[in-house]
Amino acid sequence: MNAQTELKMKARDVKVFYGASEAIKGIDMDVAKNEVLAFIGPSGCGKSTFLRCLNRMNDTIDSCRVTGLIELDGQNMYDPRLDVVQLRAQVGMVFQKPNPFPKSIYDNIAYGPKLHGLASKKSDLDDIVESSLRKAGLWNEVKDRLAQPGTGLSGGQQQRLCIARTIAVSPEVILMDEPCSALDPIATSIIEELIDELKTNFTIVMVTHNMQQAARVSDRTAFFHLGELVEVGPTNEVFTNPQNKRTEDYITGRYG
Ligand SMILES: Nc1ncnc2c1ncn2[C@@H]1O[C@H](COP(=O)(O)OP(=O)(O)OP(=O)(O)O)[C@@H](O)[C@H]1O
Repeated sequence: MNAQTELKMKARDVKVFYGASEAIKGIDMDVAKNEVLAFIGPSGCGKSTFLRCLNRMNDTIDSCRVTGLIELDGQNMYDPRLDVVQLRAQVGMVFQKPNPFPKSIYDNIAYGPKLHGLASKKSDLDDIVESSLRKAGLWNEVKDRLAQPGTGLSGGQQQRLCIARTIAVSPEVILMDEPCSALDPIATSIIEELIDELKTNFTIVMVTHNMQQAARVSDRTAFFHLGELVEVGPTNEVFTNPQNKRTEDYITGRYG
């Protein structure tokens, strides 16, 4: 991060344990406002575990314990007084496999704003549904069938519906855990273009197995290995001039 960028999230000495096993070994990381930050690294290195720390999703795993500091806009995200539901609206998450609710397209989007009391009138809710679907690049494809089930859409459309659902509660940060891994190349490129547009309004942190994808969509890339953050920097530098031998070995395909 350079001096001009505004800090959105800050992690210091974050460790994650599953029972006695230490999956994340003391990570420090800054996330800048309106950047796309990609996490790469071999399977099992802790990318998803660390991503889940950023909206306290690990709270839902019984054996999991998180220590260290994580702040969002200077506020400790692990403050026990914090409303976790509210927090997960501020830091939304899109998963690997599209997981629309078994509801209509409209209700998939309207559910969150209703829960959080973001719309008092039906017309306000209609506006949120339309603007969220527009931001997710799905409006034109679904505007005439909002009452139909979300599960009836194609995989790529379902993933954009899930992104629209996340956007609908006005998050500041969107976490994406391999958002394209279940999609074909065309749907993937649509989501990649969308990520590029979304960073105007949101900060995006994504896990990807696909190094080309990290290179295409992210501003900065973080390379994880064995629970450590080995290196983080501007994506073009990490890929063309990695500072660490382990990063170089990974991106040149020597392991992973
Ligand atoms: N719910 C869990 N219970 C116990 N151990 C877990 C759990 N989830 C992850 N782990 C362990 O934590 C370590 C990090 O896993 P994690 O899924 O975060 O890695 P990853 O880099 O995202 O992997 P992948 O790329 O394969 O998704 C691994 O050793 C994994 O086995």
